[in-house]
Amino acid sequence: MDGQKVIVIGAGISGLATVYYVKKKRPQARVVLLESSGRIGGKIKTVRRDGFLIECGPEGYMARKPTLTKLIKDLGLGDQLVRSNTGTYYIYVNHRLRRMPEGSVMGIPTKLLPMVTTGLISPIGKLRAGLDLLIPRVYQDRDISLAEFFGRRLGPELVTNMIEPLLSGIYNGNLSDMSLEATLPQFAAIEKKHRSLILGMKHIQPPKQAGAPKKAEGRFLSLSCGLDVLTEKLASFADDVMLNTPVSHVEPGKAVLSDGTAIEADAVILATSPKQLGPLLDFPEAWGLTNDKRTTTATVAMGFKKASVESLDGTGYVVSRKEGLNITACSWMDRKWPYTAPEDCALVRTYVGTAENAAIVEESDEAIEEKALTDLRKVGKIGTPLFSVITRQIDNMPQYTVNHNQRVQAFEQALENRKGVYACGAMLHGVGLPDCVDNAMHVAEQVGMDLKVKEKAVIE
Ligand SMILES: Cc1cc2nc3c(=O)[nH]c(=O)nc-3n(C[C@H](O)[C@H](O)[C@H](O)COP(=O)(O)OP(=O)(O)OC[C@H]3O[C@@H](n4cnc5c(N)ncnc54)[C@H](O)[C@@H]3O)c2cc1C
Ligand SMILES: CC1=C(CCC(=O)O)c2cc3nc(cc4[nH]c(cc5[nH]c(cc1n2)c(C)c5CCC(=O)O)c(CCC(=O)O)c4C)C(CCC(=O)O)=C3C
Repeated sequence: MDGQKVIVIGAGISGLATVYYVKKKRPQARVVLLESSGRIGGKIKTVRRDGFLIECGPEGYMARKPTLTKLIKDLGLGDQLVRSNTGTYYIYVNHRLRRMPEGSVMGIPTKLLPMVTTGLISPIGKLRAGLDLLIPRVYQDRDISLAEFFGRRLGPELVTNMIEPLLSGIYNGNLSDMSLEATLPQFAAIEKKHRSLILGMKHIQPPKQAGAPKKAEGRFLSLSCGLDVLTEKLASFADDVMLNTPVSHVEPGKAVLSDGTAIEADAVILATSPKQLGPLLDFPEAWGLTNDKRTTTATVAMGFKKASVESLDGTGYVVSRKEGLNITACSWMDRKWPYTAPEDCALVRTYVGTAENAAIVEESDEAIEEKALTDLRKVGKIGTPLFSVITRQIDNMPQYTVNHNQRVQAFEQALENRKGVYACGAMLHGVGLPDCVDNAMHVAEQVGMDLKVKEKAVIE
């Protein structure tokens, strides 16, 4: 009998996917999942209430990244997969909502014509963006911030009005801190090849699928049964799930719990939140990742009677920082995902908390709701909510600052010297759910191979 044992620390999508893939590779191994909180899912959290289905963390994932879709199908949940309703969204800038120009990828315009006609930036801003055709390469194989890269290529107005509002939301930080190489390497590559972004842009336009419908299609996929069905299903592959079990230290061959108990294992996989790597592993390269910046944010989901909410064609809007609002963005969830609200109701999800404005997240639910509503009403008509569900991520959102990839590489090299200890998670190779699953699969494969070698060594 195979007595091998694997410990996975952290029951977010990264840890859960690792459990699944390790079990798939080594069905005989005993996999134990340790989670500090009282629930499975990490940032994925689904609340069902009064006929609403409320995603409190991620609401879905990018359809063009295939691994998670394959995982969902393998788990038998393929019939629950749904595509978001429409691709358009808006930017709130200069006190009004304007449609994001068609053909933008990650908030960055990739088509010239919609850019020339957009009201989002002034004629001078457009001329400045056109200088991109002339100026030499900015990226010189040395990581720089997104603000420097896009600012120098396309000018400050385009950055403030178009690029920053979406990217600072997706990657939880300031463009002046954020790493070009870790967040948008494809744009560095375009510049390297074509020098001008505008000239190179046609190469990054989303590929047109043959026979694809003309109608705007959403870029996201989700599960109509709620994302927690995925996390619960993944957790069921563990031989043992221990909730309310914080790990305080990891060494080759064991995990030490906060009460001092040591659990021995052939492999220990860390899939925790970003701030835990340093304390758990306690070597300089792990602290290097832990000491990087993190943000504090919250989602505020509110149910309404449909008649009391005005929403345009599209999925929601992001807010330019210069508007000085507390909310950073807003999603019309029932527009995007019709199953999330009863027929006569609307589900609106707004976001608060930035690198500069973390304090709001620490306020009471009532205060956050009031401030959020005040801002929402500056943008559009909105009535009195039936309820609100506020979910905080305190100091828990990883930021990829300049030289992130170098820190990750140093960390992973150092980890190789700690036999039987592995790490994966959103703080390493991408924050999107499919990125987390890719990383988990990769680590599980390594674990599977190492366990096989170890088993052979024992037999011989
Ligand atoms: C509001 C919001 C919206 C988002 N939107 C999207 C989106 O639309 N699309 C997308 O792809 N991604 C989105 N994301 C990002 C995505 O949700 C996360 O990057 C991803 O869920 C992170 O998963 P993880 O498993 O790496 O970490 P986490 O989910 O943070 O899980 C880590 C787990 O480790 C546990 N843990 C920590 N310390 C210990 C310890 N010492 N011992 C034991 N357990 C420990 C934690 O309790 C937690 O359960 C969004 C995130 C948020 C918050
Ligand atoms: C944390 C977070 C917030 C909260 C914001 C905050 O706290 O301020 C948020 C809000 C929003 N995100 C929005 C739109 C988009 N988000 C995208 C993609 C992604 N978001 C992510 C995270 C977040 N998103 C992630 C991890 C990805 C995948 C990246 C990848 O896997 O690489 C993409 C695809 C990009 C492309 O390819 O063009 C779009 C178009 C809109 C607009 C209206 C709407 O649709 O609701 C809003 C309010």
